[in-house]
Amino acid sequence: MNLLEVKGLYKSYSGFQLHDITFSLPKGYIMGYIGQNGAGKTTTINLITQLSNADKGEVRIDGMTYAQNPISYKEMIGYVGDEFYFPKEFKLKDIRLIMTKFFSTFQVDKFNQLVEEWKLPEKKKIAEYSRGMKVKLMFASVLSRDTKLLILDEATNGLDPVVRNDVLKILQAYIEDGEKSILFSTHILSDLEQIADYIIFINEGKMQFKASKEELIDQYLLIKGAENEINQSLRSKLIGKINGDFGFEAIISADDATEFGSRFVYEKPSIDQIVLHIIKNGEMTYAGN
Ligand SMILES: Nc1ncnc2c1ncn2[C@@H]1O[C@H](COP(=O)(O)OP(=O)(O)OP(=O)(O)O)[C@@H](O)[C@H]1O
Repeated sequence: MNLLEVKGLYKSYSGFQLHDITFSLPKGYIMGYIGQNGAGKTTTINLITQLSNADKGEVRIDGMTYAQNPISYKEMIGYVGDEFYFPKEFKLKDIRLIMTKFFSTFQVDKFNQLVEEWKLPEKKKIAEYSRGMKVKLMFASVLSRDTKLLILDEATNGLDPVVRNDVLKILQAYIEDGEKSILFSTHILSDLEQIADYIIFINEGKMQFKASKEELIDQYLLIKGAENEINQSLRSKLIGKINGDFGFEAIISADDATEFGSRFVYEKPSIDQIVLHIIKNGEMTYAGN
């Protein structure tokens, strides 16, 4: 059963078009939404959260469109971005008030429990919080509501490894009951390596690939070797070749490994390496297409 269904989304700005974004995210799973700066990630997220209207296309959360029931639709979404959205002069008591006023499902007990667990200071103004504290506060406020879809837009930016790890644990706990899902846009691909089930890669407003993380990693091999060992036929199979002092590095489709033979060194690539070489290739070759 899909929690999020995105069908044929289009949005045009001067000099940019988001083109036919279509995907679905099943309940209980985490999807990484990745792409270079300006690829259209935030634009897609804004269309899902209804911060802006699509030119064309449809979004359903748990089967419901925004038009069917705007309040229920918004209640289902928890959003954490890289910018803090509460006023900086607020203290925790003000956030309790505003959340209670705006969200019918806000549970103050749950909020207090998270705030205590994460040692967020009661008396300090938000302006005096560290970046990690602010991120945890945003998570505390969304996790205290009865949401079904958590949308993260660069939410783990600028966090130290310990806090980032805490946040990743929070995300894993969020989907544990198999009823909720997470759409996670980030440039920190090692985070996705750790927790994402599916990856979507967009470039210049168009989807380049969608695949499960395992599919993606199984599909490719990282290959290293000496330049003079590659003939014309092998060269055409290298994706995003990078030359270094000690030879070249690229990725290849795992199916091509036997043709390359034992003169080369092979490694299992990380998501980061796959994306880097695909981008380097320019033509966005994806073995799954
Ligand atoms: N409100 C807007 N008005 C005009 N152009 C916009 C607007 N919002 C986004 N754009 C343009 O849409 C394109 C995609 O922007 P978007 O913020 O979706 O990229 P992104 O993938 O989230 O990038 P980043 O990784 O840098 O955050 C950019 O060219 C941007 O200038």
